[in-house]
Amino acid sequence: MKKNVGFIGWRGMVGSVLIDRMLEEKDFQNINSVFFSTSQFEEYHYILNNQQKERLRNAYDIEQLKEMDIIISCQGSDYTEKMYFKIRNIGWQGYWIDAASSLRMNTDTLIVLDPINKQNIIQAIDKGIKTFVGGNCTVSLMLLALGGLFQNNLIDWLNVSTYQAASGAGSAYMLEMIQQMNFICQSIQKDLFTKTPSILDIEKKITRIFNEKNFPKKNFGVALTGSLIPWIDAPLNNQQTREEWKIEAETNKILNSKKNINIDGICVRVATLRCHSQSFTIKLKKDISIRNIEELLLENNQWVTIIPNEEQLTKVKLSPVNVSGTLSIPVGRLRKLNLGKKYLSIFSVGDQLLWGAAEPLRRMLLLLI
Ligand SMILES: NC(=O)C1=CN([C@@H]2O[C@H](COP(=O)(O)OP(=O)(O)OC[C@H]3O[C@@H](n4cnc5c(N)ncnc54)[C@H](OP(=O)(O)O)[C@@H]3O)[C@@H](O)[C@H]2O)C=CC1
Ligand SMILES: N[C@@H](CC(=O)OP(=O)(O)O)C(=O)O
Repeated sequence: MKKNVGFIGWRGMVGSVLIDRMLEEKDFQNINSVFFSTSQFEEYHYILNNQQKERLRNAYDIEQLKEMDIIISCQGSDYTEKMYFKIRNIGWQGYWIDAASSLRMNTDTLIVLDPINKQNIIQAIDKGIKTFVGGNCTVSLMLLALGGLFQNNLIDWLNVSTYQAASGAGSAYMLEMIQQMNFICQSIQKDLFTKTPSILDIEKKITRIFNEKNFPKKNFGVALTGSLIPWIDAPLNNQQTREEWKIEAETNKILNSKKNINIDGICVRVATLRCHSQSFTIKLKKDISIRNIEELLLENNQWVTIIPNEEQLTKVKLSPVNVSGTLSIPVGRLRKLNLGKKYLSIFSVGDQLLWGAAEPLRRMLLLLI
């Protein structure tokens, strides 16, 4: 019998990407889908096709939620914290699949990224685990890119610098980044198209614009367009941000590491749309050749592609513009550092809404239906 699957957060960015992927793969044929909303319940919306509207249920109504065999939430941590324990406390035994971070480190929760930890997922299902959460986007993208090194136990330690897209902060932030672009362009339009534009005058004008009262920065608080923000998520007592802390904590949980792999880094927001990029400095446990490393990365999963360390290919292929909207994980700028033969540098890009958020949830659902 088909399972009843309840979707919460389906009209947000992550949720819409999930629905699109499920439509693309015809996954809805294999489930009874039910759509919930925190704000538009009892309204009718076209979701799966333009012929039939779906009636939206109330995402805060436990009676309706408990009819589901599986609930997928892309609504965010506030919703999860409000509803997850409520529904578990009434004895609901269904599967809860979530994109938000709040349940990730719980002992009765598995972080899912099946190309990397399918074995653990299957074991967890067999053991009766009922809560499965997608990993942090940079963590999932890093594990796919470097899976071959992690799974062959080749990493002694790893340092990462991220270049995270505005989408990771949410739709309001992404919109604000584009509004900032628009504000700048409108303010300097005349200067750009004079016969002899003075670039330094334009630069001074833009720098002034960043501090204008009307410059759109309600969400970010500062300019992202034309700038960057080396801070993501909340501060922790140890000087890391929470986003930086997640990298080591979630990676080791996903890999179920017997011995903790040391990972640290700095997470930076940049003015890109929906792809996170990452620069890795890796101390290997032994000296292996670049060719060997490339083979291991490619063998690990079908989404990794190796971009040769050449100027033109790197510019075209190893970029957010090229990866946006795809499941591809290009890995490039692979070279040994001058620090020594065990020191490796790698750069990678991935779509933050696909592999970084929606796709691991979709694939988890497939394992349950
Ligand atoms: N694993 C990861 O790396 C990532 C996880 N996430 C998680 O997913 C959560 C959701 O993120 P995201 O999808 O970016 O959030 P969005 O802001 O795009 O959407 C969240 C909810 O806001 C409501 N909403 C209100 N107005 C609108 C509107 N105009 N358009 C669409 N939705 C609207 C919808 O709920 P309703 O229909 O009920 O009103 C929607 O489900 C995050 O809070 C985070 O926890 C996000 C990114 C990456
Ligand atoms: N924090 C990530 C996106 C995200 O939602 O992560 P998490 O699911 O770990 O809260 C970013 O800003 O790019």
